[in-house]
Amino acid sequence: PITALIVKEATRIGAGPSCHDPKLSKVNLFTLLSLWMEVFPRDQPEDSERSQVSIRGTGLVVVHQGKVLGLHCSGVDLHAAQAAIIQHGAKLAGCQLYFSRRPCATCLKMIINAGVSQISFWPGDPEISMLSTSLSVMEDVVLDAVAVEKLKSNSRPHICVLLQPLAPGLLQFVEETSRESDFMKRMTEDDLGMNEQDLFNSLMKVILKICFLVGTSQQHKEILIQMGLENLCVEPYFSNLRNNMAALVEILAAVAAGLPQNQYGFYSENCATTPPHPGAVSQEVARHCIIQARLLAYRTEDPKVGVGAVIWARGRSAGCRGTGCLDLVGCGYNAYPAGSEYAEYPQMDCTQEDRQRRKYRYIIHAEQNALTFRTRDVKPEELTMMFLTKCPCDECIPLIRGAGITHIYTSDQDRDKDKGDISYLRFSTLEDIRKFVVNGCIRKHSRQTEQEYGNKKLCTENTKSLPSGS
Ligand SMILES: O=c1ccn([C@H]2C[C@H](O)[C@@H](COP(=O)(O)OP(=O)(O)OP(=O)(O)O)O2)c(=O)[nH]1
Repeated sequence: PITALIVKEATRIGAGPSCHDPKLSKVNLFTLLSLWMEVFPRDQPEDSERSQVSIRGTGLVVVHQGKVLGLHCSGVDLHAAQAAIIQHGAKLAGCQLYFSRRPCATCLKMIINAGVSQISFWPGDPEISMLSTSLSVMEDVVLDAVAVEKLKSNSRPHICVLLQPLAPGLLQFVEETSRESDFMKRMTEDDLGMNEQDLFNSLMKVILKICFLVGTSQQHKEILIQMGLENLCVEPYFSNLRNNMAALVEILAAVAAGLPQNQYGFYSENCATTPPHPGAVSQEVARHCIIQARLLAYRTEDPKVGVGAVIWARGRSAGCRGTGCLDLVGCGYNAYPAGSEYAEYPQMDCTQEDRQRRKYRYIIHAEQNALTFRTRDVKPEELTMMFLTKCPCDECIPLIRGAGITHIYTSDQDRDKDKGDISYLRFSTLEDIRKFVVNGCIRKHSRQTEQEYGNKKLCTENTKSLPSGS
């Protein structure tokens, strides 16, 4: 299953029965989402040539009252923070911003001015890179660093590094559940000679190479000192910081390794009443968004199954943003009603005897939270795509249709099952929403065209060839 975060496993590795840890803290979830946004698949390379200074692509998560309001990344011309300013304007007042790099002075002055309440950044190489060895850019790097320090010391928002140690057992739990993802299962089923663990480890290594971490301790300390964070260079803080950073990057690598790129993909299902329709996004973008949903699922309050949902809309203009035509509509995970105490509600599942104490009438589904706390409306003229870690249930299908979602990307997990308290029968008969389901190996069947594969069609459209707004 794509995200059966089976917390029975978690119980085995240490969490007590009334507590469903290990789970991701909100701070770490937002930080991980910001790192993942930094590597959002872009149509065009960033335009860093106009400036001598080496500007690094940056990811940004905008949070308002604990809910994600925006997911952004730098693109041609616009830095991530600028994209957020353009999109949210004065709605940024009171928001918390999570950056994958310390933002440059040009961005910082605008977001401070917008009245955000807090800015947290990943304490690696900043947006204006300090890892460059070129003397010609050093002057600009130093000028930017000085300006950032001045803005920081005079600013009202709290500018800080927010990282939390992982819950005990979380990394092991994430690795176990990621290794069991639909994508991994299909790969090992198709290729029996393949050693799942070796494959998973090698995929993780590829992702770990993305330079979220500063190579050596010495280099890292130099960067921290230049960023005015010399207090973090003192032991034991420095070692703790590096360990926390490395552990978070490993979580991200494990989640992403569960969905190997370009190997297994989403197939579009035939639909009797609607004409063939191209995929709304490329396989690469679909995979990226499902990984976002999987990260969200690790914050579930369900003692057994975590589900994550992310909704993106494809609007008219790309606007030089890293996300191209895509705008976040909302995201969520399954949890008990906002503001309630976890222990207030029943937590039993279908396999347990006492029906009175089952969770189903109390828990809010990932799709329900994503729609309730959406940051913008679903517009009829746009394609609106929901990325889900698990097949949507019959309680959610009318909500998804009613909201005007046009595409669902998901897995076959629990599909066509009726478990009594919860059923998954309506998804298969759903005809007015395009369905893309994890299935089959792209390499084996087709990589370039939308080609028939049984009753499934592979979504292979390349983002580069997408006409905007069609
Ligand atoms: O579209 C859906 C369907 C379910 N859920 C959540 C609600 C609930 O928290 C959990 C139920 O999962 P499942 O159907 O797997 O039931 P279970 O009884 O927990 O597990 P099992 O698979 O053993 O029956 O998933 C969603 O968020 N969205």
